[in-house]
Amino acid sequence: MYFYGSTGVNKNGNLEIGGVDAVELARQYGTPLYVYDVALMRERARGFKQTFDELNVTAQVAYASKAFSTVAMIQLAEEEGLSLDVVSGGELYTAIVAGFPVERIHFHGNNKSREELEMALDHRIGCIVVDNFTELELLKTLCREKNAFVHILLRITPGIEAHTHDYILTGQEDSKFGFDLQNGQAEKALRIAMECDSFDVLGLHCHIGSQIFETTGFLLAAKKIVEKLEQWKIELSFEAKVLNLGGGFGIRYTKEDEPIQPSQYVREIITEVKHLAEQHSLKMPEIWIEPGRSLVGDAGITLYKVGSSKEVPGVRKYLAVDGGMSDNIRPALYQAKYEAVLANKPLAKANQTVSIAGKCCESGDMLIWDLPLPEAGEEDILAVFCTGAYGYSMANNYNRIPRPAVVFVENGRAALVVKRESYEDLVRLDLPLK
Ligand SMILES: Cc1ncc(COP(=O)(O)O)c(C=O)c1O
Ligand SMILES: N[C@@H](CCCC[NH3+])C(=O)O
Repeated sequence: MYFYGSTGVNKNGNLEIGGVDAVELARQYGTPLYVYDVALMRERARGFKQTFDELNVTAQVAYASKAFSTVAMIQLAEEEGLSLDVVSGGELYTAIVAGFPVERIHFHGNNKSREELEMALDHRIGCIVVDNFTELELLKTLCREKNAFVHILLRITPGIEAHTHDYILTGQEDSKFGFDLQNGQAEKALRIAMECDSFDVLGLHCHIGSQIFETTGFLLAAKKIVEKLEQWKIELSFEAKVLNLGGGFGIRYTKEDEPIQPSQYVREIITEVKHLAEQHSLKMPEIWIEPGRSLVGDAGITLYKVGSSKEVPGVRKYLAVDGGMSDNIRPALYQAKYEAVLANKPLAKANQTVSIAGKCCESGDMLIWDLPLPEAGEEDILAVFCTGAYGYSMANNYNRIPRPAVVFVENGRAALVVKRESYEDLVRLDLPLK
């Protein structure tokens, strides 16, 4: 079994996360429960930042809060000196409530509403990543109305096919995101933006996709962008101060995954951009990145209680847990794979293969197919690894299942950072028929 960060086995033979017994956590806070290893999130954040420092490059590492946005998480990102990528009014609101420094917030989204843009302008956030012509015009109008000035990046699609699941690809030409770099849209957007007194066009943004295991796509995107920047320097006297190459750095969910180290992504990208900038006689821009998954993914573990089981003779054994696609939709949505152990006997020899079913009324609500596990039954605690990114943030109330609580653990201490939803919470916004 492969353990991450400060996860291991304690003297009671139980799974331990951040120095806290996972079985005790399940008992105290109930299940399902998202548990985060805070030390590991700090280590990941420092890893990215340190690599930029070592390479002597001015940078911003913006945590893509869509991966996991809660007040405590945003405050942790602030403690670690990260910047913040938000993608909706709700994520921006969470950041504001968390007291995150507004000048380090970057606002994304392919359909920002008037209200969301107004909120961003009113809070004077650091940067708006403009995605399309509609937004460009709307932002111009709002800046004029409010006599506001804003730093912007233009999101471009470089026409890169990264090797990942189709649903999490974003840099290809046929994408709902960004201005196309090849067909003249990006240049047209830049011309419009440069003419507007309310904007400081800092540079360009591109994000080629998510859960990417190699640097080829990033390097190719950087090359296409820098070539364009050279042309724009000559033709438009535009010099980018910032190049944001997005997030998407892959992590290890199962033994089949072999991502490179976060530092290696950064090193290779920087080396290439430095080389390209020199080659094309451009000043080295500030490099911004936006990791989400690689900051929080492997720091999260979900604890479930095992419930019913069903044997289909000669076919398979199903073991059901007290959560499922309502707290982790990734297996249903992307056929995502996970590893798991029994938290109350993590080292026991696996003597059977079981498939872990969720409790939702949906055949596709399967968390893990064909998992080797020791004898397991009611009341055992199943710990599913690597659920820190896009687990809680994509959780839902399908079948009116309340969303689980979230606990942060560090140095032997546990802190509840999101309460478990109650049945009262579920009907809180409902109004009676009359
Ligand atoms: C624009 C943008 N930035 C950053 C991210 C974060 O991606 P990841 O969590 O894979 O690092 C995403 C999600 O794919 C994104 O769309
Ligand atoms: N939510 C996705 C990634 C999409 C990221 C946002 N562009 C996942 O769970 O892998």
